Amino acid sequence: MSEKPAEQRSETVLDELAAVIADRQEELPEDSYTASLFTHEKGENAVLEKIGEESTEVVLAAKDDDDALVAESADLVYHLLVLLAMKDISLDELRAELRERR
Ligand SMILES: N=c1c2ncn([C@@H]3O[C@H](COP(=O)(O)OP(=O)(O)OP(=O)(O)O)[C@@H](O)[C@H]3O)c2ncn1[C@@H]1O[C@H](COP(=O)(O)O)[C@@H](O)[C@H]1O
Repeated sequence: MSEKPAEQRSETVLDELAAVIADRQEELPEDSYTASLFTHEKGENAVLEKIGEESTEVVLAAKDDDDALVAESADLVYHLLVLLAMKDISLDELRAELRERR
């Protein structure tokens, strides 16, 4: 059985996204939405509020729109990765937690 190409493996895209988020956190480019979350006047509450909003959007989409559910889930995962970066928690720590539950 052949392995999926790298760009189709979910762990790879999550690692790549986490790496981009880490770059934005370090470099804080002015035109970056991600950077704006790290520098927001509300502090971490900005991303916490987004996680609350995106969670609600996931729940609503789950009721009747699978395409929207995928899109809203991606928004939620992205904002969760930003929060983990803010807290200096790596994707490996999340993976370890999930593995422990198997
Ligand atoms: N995955 C994402 C991603 N998902 C969602 N979002 C942003 O999250 C926001 C979601 O907010 P909403 O759904 O409420 O939509 P909105 O009304 O436009 O947002 P607000 O005005 O309420 O902030 C939008 O601005 C989206 O653009 C993301 N922004 C960035 N990324 C990734 O981060 C990388 C770096 O992006 P920049 O930081 O913009 O360079 C990108 O290449 C992407 O891979």
